[in-house]
Amino acid sequence: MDSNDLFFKKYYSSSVSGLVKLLKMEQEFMENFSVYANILQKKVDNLNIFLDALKRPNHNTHNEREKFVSNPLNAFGLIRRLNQDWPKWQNYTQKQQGLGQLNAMQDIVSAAPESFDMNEKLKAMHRIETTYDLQPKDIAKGVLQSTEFNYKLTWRDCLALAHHKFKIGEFQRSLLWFQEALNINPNGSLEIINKLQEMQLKNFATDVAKRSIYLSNQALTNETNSQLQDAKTKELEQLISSNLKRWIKDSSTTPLTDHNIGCRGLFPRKTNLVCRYNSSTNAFLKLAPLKMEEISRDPYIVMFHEVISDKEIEEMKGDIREMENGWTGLEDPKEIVSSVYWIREETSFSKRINQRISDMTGFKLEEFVAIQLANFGVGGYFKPHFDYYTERLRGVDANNTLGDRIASIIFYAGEVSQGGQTVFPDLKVVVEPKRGNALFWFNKLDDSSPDPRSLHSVCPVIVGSRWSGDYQVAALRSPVICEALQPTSS
Ligand SMILES: O=C(O)CCC(=O)C(=O)O
Ligand SMILES: [Fe+2]
Repeated sequence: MDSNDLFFKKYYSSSVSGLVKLLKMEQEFMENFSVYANILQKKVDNLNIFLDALKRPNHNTHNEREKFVSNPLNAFGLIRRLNQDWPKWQNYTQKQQGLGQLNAMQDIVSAAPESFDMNEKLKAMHRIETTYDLQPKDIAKGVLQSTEFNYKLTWRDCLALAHHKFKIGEFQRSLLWFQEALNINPNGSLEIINKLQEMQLKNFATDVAKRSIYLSNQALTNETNSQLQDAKTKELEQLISSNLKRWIKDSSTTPLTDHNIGCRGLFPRKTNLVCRYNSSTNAFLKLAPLKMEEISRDPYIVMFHEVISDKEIEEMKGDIREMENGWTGLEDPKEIVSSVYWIREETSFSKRINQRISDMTGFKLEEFVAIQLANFGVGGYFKPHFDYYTERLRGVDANNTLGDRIASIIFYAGEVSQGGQTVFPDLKVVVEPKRGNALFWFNKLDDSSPDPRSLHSVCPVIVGSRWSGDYQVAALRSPVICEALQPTSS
């Protein structure tokens, strides 16, 4: 993929707002489709009326025919029908109908998601499945973690997922998805088997065997290789099942990184933290004290509860015009995981939020700093990264627009019921992205050197539309902030 494409092309899969556009498109398509089907149905109805009108007793022999046309009424009727009715019906059959709908449908299809979007969504589904260790059989019937939804996957959905797993070498999961497709539609097995054949059973078996051999630290000998090449279908099936059994036993398919452990909610609980109302920073807070929750003392991470109202969130979103692609990872291939919009000019909203941050942290903002609004797609996430301006970042962000952030503030502005937590893998800390709250943390130590413990990531969103206002706290350079925010004994 050309990197220009990645930056400028509009994709639907990366944000819930993009997906909403697709849902509207699908509805519009269906409306045209159904009008078109009705038009065609009407035509078929009319053709049947004509056919009914033509119905008359059969005249099988020459004598019967001769007798029939010897009657003046029949003779007249025959000539009139052939001369007047036939051309009319002929004309009718050839008349193109529903052209308006066909053209509209063509326009909609030309704006439909391309294979990039399709592939990103497959990756997103895979990310959700592996990060949270969900089972294909549960996903297929609408059980995500312990929540059961009314939505189910179709067997074609399962087949697409099975094919994707196969392509990325996740053979065990591929097989489980094939099984799901068959469970849902045992009658469609022919198409499913065709798919397997299209992927070539032999290749599938070879890859499974190679993978098992690789995992058991044995080299793939020429002998094994030639056995595989010569195997018959039955032997291949046996090979697949015996290797899969061994493979499932020998290996855990998902690497258990600290990010994944955090996303699964498996970090040990922290108990020594307090919540308090900060009403000391300034006069404003004496009137409207803030509920602060200390997430970590060292390094200091704090959650401000209920600092942005629903009305302000709507106001913030109201400023949005065209969104850009948001991506994660600095190394190629970069992944588009969200749609973003930068509030760069000062608006009445941004002024108010600046003031709020100043009230929360006790700081005067020296200058206005851009806010990045992000809307994640389902499965959208952020790889573990630092927010400070590293050497690595310099390469992709020469103008330092990503900021040399002494601290970061994330305003949570979406409804996320599952997934989408902010994780600090090294600190074993995980934070729920609760709408209205803001998370604050330092990226640098007091001597302004980078604090590697500020490494953070975002778990794949399972259910919800994750909106965040990501504040570039470059202006908070003054070290006084550390005093203002350091924990005090309570
Ligand atoms: O949205 C979040 O929780 C974190 C986002 C983030 O890490 C970033 O934008 O740098
Ligand atoms: Fe970040």
